[in-house]
Amino acid sequence: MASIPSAAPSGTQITRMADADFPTRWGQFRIQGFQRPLTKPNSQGLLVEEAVALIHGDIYSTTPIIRIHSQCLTGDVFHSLRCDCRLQLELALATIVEAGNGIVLYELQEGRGIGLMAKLQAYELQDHGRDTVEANVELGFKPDHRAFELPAAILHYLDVPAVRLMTNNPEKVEALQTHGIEVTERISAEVPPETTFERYLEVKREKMGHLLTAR
Ligand SMILES: Nc1nc2c(ncn2[C@@H]2O[C@H](COP(=O)(O)OP(=O)(O)OP(=O)(O)O)[C@@H](O)[C@H]2O)c(=O)[nH]1
Ligand SMILES: [Zn+2]
Repeated sequence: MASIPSAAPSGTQITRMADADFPTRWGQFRIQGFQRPLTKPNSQGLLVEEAVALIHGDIYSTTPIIRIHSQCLTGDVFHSLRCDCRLQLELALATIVEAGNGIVLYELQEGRGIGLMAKLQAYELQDHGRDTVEANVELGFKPDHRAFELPAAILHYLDVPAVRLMTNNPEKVEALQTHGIEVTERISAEVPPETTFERYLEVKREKMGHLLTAR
């Protein structure tokens, strides 16, 4: 299929690579693939960044619910209970379908942008007592490598200037606003905690400023 180049208002050149029907257990979506070139290699040495948009309902009828979900192979595919990712993804899909419209922007930023192999090495360090932040730093990474430019550019491309953002991470709200997307409301993405990821949530709350209930 021919790609449709588009310059987002932020100046980020992105390309919509595909647009197809996408039935899911939660309901009917469209799946769209997006790419943007990078001027220098990212933390994984790649010169292109990709993301997928799962679009449900008429996103122009009201301010849509948006979830920016970062790739977590271990959680999203294998249902890992080291983190809350999979449960958050399911919550987002269910909430969007219940609301009638919305978008899950799934960005391929495995391990908060450090990549899969480094994330597994971070797991190993965590097994030896480090928390998620300490493990990233010990491996030579920042605690979080994401900047959320591509999700913002996709929203511009789709002509969605304002969103209700489903997240516990204030940096996502700030990043969208910095890139010209208005966040009219933050919707909690908190899921019932499992003992296996209590510490993971505690570190997000205490070290990364996520808006999570203290236990
Ligand atoms: N580096 C690292 N990344 C992890 C680990 N566990 C999960 N992740 C990644 O964390 C990312 C999700 O980030 P979170 O901090 O859980 O949540 P968030 O997306 O910032 O915030 P919410 O919108 O509230 O979910 C995904 O890319 C996961 O792959 C880990 O142990 N180490
Ligand atoms: Zn995860």
